[in-house]
Amino acid sequence: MTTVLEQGNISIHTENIFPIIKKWLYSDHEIFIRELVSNAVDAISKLSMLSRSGEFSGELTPEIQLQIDKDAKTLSITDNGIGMTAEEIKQYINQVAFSSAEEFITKYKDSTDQQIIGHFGLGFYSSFMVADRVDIDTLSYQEAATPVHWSCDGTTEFQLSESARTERGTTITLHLMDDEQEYLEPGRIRQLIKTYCDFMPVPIQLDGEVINKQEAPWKQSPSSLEDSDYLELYRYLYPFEEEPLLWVHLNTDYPFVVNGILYFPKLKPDVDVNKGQIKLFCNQVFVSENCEEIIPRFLMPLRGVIDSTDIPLNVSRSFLQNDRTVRRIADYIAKKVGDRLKELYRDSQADYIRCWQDLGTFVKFGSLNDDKFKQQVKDYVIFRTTADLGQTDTPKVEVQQGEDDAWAEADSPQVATDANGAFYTTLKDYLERNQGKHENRVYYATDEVSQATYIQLHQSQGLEVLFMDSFIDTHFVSFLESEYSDVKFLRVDSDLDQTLIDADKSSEIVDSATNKTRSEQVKELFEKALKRPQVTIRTEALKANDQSAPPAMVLLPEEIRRMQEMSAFIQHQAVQFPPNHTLLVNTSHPLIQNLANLGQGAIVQTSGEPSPSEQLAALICEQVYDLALMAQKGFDADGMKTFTDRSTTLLTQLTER
Ligand SMILES: Nc1ncnc2c1ncn2[C@@H]1O[C@H](COP(=O)(O)OP(=O)(O)OP(=O)(O)O)[C@@H](O)[C@H]1O
Repeated sequence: MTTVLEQGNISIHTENIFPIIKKWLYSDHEIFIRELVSNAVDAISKLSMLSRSGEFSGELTPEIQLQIDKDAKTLSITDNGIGMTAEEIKQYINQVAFSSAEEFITKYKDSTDQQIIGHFGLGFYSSFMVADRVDIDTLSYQEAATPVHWSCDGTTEFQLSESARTERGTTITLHLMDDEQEYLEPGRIRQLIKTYCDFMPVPIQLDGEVINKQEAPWKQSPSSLEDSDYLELYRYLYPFEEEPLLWVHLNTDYPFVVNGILYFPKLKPDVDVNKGQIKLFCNQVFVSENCEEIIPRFLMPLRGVIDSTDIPLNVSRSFLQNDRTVRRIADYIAKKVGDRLKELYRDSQADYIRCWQDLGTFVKFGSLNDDKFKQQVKDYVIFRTTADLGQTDTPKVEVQQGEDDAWAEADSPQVATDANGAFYTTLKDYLERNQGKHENRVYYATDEVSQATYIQLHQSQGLEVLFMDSFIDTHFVSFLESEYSDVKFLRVDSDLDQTLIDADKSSEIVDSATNKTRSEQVKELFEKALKRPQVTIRTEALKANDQSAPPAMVLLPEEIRRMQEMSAFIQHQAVQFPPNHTLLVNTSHPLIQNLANLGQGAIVQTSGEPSPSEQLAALICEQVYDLALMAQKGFDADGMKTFTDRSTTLLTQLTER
């Protein structure tokens, strides 16, 4: 017969907090397992601390057992930790557990914010979310301790009696409610342990099998880990994802405790920068699937784990965002990420370039959003360039050594390239390198294919073009302009540099019959043929050492194009090709010269109806314009049809001669 040691009332103010818990935490019942297993781990840790300090000399093989009894409808959690005496039960369970639960509920019962991080703080009492009766059987580690049994049905009444338990430790038995029978399914329990308790440092057994991973690499020192350990964790956490590009190991004890490993994933074009993917842990206990309030927004696409006991968890998310420690932790994380990028840039330019496609987006997004981060990484923003930096007369890549600001030449004179052999440069180096040629002007391209003609033209005259072709670059160019206020950023198709124009050819022959220069004749010819007042015709003799200059090019003035891009962005529309643009006709090109001759003949001869050569010249003008548009992707469906129809007409006419 069991001897009832004590029967009594738990002195809490709310008569029955149970219904409130049920109602309020309805969707999160499952967290009881995290709370109870955490208590079990704590009990084991306390015992090993006593063992280390010599206060306990018994055997110590940490272990937690989960047991499901489908007939009795119970789930029990057994640990071989410190155990409790009757006095401790009264103190810790009757007072601490209940009063902290009461405090928690009082604080949040009227709260409309359902987003309390992880519902931490409910502790032992959370078992009443799923059980209508909870039993504790426990035997303290203390010598000659009496085993105790405690039972409570979620009201304020409890019963304390002697227990038959012979082994040190504690068993919590939950008599599951009828609508909580899912916790009798081993599969469900395994899933919950994997979610919440996978990295807890004690083996958790179910049906004779250890079901948690235990090792939390982020708690280990970085020097004890190999690349393969980091990759293994990544694959474990994100099994269906591509390998990460690189990682950052966070580990600090002061002024706050933060451990973690953050991975830079390969960015997918559809990446949602508003959705966090970093898992939040508190002392190896899983808390939340994301840390959106803790990490800076620009680092949201990173993955991995942050584990900190200094992040308040029983608070609302909005409170968390404004918490001073949390803000300092966020700054620390951003700084560590910046340091890692700097380190990679310094130690392995080739790897840095290899990852740049993806890293660049983080860096640029971060620079746009966070001033401190911008300062930290500004010297590591690189751009693919058309320049051949491998040539011996170009300056070698300089690499910053250590923390001081001394610059030294890289050990290896080999300049790193990407897999296609392209070189990369910082803006600072670009400006320095081109000082003599085009001071404070940066030529850039946003699309290598459609701007190929323009890029080639620049290249042929030794002008260096940078590629700013990632989706974030539209914003980044404006940002760079505000940062480098005396530098002009010009897309290759916005205008032409004077070096591309053959100044010698500007003094042209004047036609004695019309008293017009060749350029004026060409301009007139095009204006008449195109009949598009929005298109400005400009004639220039382009330099073409290698015939790379086309007969005509469409130029989109930088400001007009940017305004258009901006309004399309604001209205969430695709960028339309601006109707106001310039057609630059290259009077050096043989085609234009032939056309001028053809047109000139027509102007002299015609009166009234256009002559056949006048008609032909007009058709060719339109064709030249369309070809220039085509190079710029400026065609819509109608334009394409007109172009093919005209091509046919033109070919027919030419073959008739
Ligand atoms: N398995 C156990 N073995 C020994 N002591 C336990 C066990 N479970 C609970 N206790 C004691 O009961 C106390 C109250 O537990 P409870 O889970 O409510 O709060 P907590 O663990 O102190 O904090 P938290 O609210 O963060 O969980 C614990 O501090 C501990 O002293």
